[in-house]
Amino acid sequence: MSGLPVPPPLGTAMLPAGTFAGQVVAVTGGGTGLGKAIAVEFARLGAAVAVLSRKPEHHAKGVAAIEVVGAKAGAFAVDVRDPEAIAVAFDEVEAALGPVDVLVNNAAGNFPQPAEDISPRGWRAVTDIVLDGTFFASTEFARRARAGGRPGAVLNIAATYAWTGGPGTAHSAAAKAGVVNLTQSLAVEWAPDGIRVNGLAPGLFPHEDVPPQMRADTPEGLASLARTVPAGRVGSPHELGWAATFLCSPYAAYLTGHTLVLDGGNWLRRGLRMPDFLPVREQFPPPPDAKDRS
Ligand SMILES: CCCCC/C=C/C(=O)SCCNC(=O)CCNC(=O)[C@H](O)C(C)(C)COP(=O)(O)OP(=O)(O)OC[C@H]1O[C@@H](n2cnc3c(N)ncnc32)[C@H](O)[C@@H]1OP(=O)(O)O
Ligand SMILES: NC(=O)C1=CN([C@@H]2O[C@H](COP(=O)(O)OP(=O)(O)OC[C@H]3O[C@@H](n4cnc5c(N)ncnc54)[C@H](OP(=O)(O)O)[C@@H]3O)[C@@H](O)[C@H]2O)C=CC1
Repeated sequence: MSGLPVPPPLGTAMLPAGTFAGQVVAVTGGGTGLGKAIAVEFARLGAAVAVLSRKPEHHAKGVAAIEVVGAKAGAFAVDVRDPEAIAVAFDEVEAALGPVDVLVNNAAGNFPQPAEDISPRGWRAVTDIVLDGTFFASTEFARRARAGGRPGAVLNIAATYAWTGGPGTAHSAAAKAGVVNLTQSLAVEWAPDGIRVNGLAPGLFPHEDVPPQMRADTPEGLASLARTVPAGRVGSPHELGWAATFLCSPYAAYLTGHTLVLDGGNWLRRGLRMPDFLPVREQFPPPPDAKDRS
């Protein structure tokens, strides 16, 4: 055995068919990568799914992937940094699909860079999308659910470096740490209203949609990433779909305020003896086309 077993293939059901039948699930950033995989798993289980993000080309990708599994889909233009635009998008989702039962805060921005090189606008872009965007969308969701007397579930996508920090991720890690903390505060505040709030922290899930510095484009690159994980492999996006749907399902009715780590043991591998330390500028050299910000 050279690691943990591989998961069942994409399309294998974990929860009973129809677990989310009649429900509307909104996924921010649901048109690409992991958000798309999560959106598809909800769709497979009977939900109508709304993709909320900025770019029309991502809307089209998300809607196509959801419709392929036979579910109702819609895409709605929104920048999660803008609370008024979020309110408008929720109005549009309600008109097209119905009130939102489950919100997945998955949208994120990120680019690996040494902390002192991150410009103020770069810092704000990442932290505004990740932390402020999660707060704005969650509170809009909760106000509407409470006004309608509806229960609901919020799922916040974090990252394992929320707890550890890490080189090249000062902005993203700080924002994700805020998201984990916010998950706990909102879970306590909203439990009396029947709204559960949980988190899901992925480890390494490379895919074609992340920017070049964050993915592995060759079999060798992928194998080298896999060797860094105790499980001996990187994650498959559909595994996140299973975890996400479980956390938002009635089978997790007593589970709130928790952030589940899905990373093949990667964040726990640290010991007193480690491979040679690599300074941040060697881990993340600027790409050849990098803008000179000096
Ligand atoms: C397998 C490994 C996985 C690793 C873990 C992954 C975790 C993730 O979170 S993956 C998610 C990654 N996905 C994305 O980032 C997609 C969306 N990204 C974006 O939209 C942009 O990258 C954004 C975050 C910068 C936001 O875009 P926008 O608001 O349109 O911002 P601007 O383009 O106007 O830029 C604002 C500011 O940020 C600077 N900047 C942008 N990109 C970079 C970069 N690659 N490196 C350095 N700085 C960057 C940009 O220059 C602007 O600053 P100023 O120049 O000072 O104006
Ligand atoms: N891939 C990985 O290994 C890891 C990913 N994660 C987390 O998983 C989640 C998904 O990431 P992943 O799929 O990999 O990355 P992607 O880059 O594929 O997805 C990011 C999504 O966020 C959307 N988005 C970005 N900015 C905004 C904005 N201002 N308003 C609305 N939507 C926005 C984008 O859509 P659009 O451009 O259309 O707006 C895009 O669909 C993120 O929260 C990420 O931090 C965490 C750890 C590891």
